Amino acid sequence: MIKVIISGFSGSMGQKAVKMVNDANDMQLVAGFNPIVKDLDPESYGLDKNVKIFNELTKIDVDADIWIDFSIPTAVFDNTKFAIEHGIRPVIGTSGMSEEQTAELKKLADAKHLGGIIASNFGLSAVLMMKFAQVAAKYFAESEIVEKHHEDKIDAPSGTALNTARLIYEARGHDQAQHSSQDPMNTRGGDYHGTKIHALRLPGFVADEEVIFGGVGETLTISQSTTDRQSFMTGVKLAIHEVMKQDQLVIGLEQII
Ligand SMILES: NC(=O)C1=CN([C@@H]2O[C@H](COP(=O)(O)OP(=O)(O)OC[C@H]3O[C@@H](n4cnc5c(N)ncnc54)[C@H](OP(=O)(O)O)[C@@H]3O)[C@@H](O)[C@H]2O)C=CC1
Ligand SMILES: O=C(O)C1=N[C@H](C(=O)O)C[C@H](O)C1
Repeated sequence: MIKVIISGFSGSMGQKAVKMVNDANDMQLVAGFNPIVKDLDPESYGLDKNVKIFNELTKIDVDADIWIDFSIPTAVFDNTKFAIEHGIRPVIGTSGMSEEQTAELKKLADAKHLGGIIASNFGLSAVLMMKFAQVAAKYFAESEIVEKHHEDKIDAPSGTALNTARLIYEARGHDQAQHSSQDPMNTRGGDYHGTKIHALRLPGFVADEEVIFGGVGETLTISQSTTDRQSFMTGVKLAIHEVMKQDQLVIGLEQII
């Protein structure tokens, strides 16, 4: 049995993860972590009576193999560091970590030969979109990203948009050329090594992204649309099985599928 802790178990993604683990015949949910809500009714969150709930990292005393994290951008670094330091393999979906934080966690896990993953997106359509964008980046010198999310998303740009921009930059091996513009209202978006990122937050969306490549007389648009958060669970399950075999921290589901 793979023993699992879920950080952020009461949130939208945390609840999907609770169900996925409960339904898996080779996994056991041993604990949930949430420092905000105290005295919650475990049953109403799909937790079996044997599942322990912790409100403080330092109080966590259960034996576990996997730390699933769908919490908040300001907490994910400390949560992941805790998991690695305690030999619990991290499967991290929470967005908002800086490249420096990710690199520090990778160094820590790799030094302990501990498997784990930080994935900006566990959805197949998004992972394939990123792979296709990497290929297109070799042929098109210029691109921009438009990401669209629900109105409750805390961070911008999305982890997926940032990871897409990083993969494009790596594929090209240099910054994208800039065009000068007069833009007193800052309408040209954020910038990652020359790739502009535009973030929309509106009711009606779950998570969508378009990567638009422009060349002389033609454009190429690679787009994906997430309509149900359940779509992320196939990737989470696959990642759990994969990191049990790994001895390092993998950055991106696109590295293992
Ligand atoms: N990689 C991927 O494929 C995906 C990643 N995500 C990312 O996952 C994260 C969570 O998304 P979502 O479920 O929609 O958000 P929610 O706001 O629904 O859930 C976040 C949960 O984290 C809890 N929480 C708050 N502080 C902490 C903490 N310090 N440690 C642990 N838990 C905490 C919140 O508790 P409370 O409600 O009590 O405040 C809440 O239950 C986001 O960063 C999002 O971008 C989302 C979808 C897919
Ligand atoms: O907050 C979300 O909803 C999502 N967050 C992730 C991100 O920041 O890319 C993954 C997906 O886009 C959904």
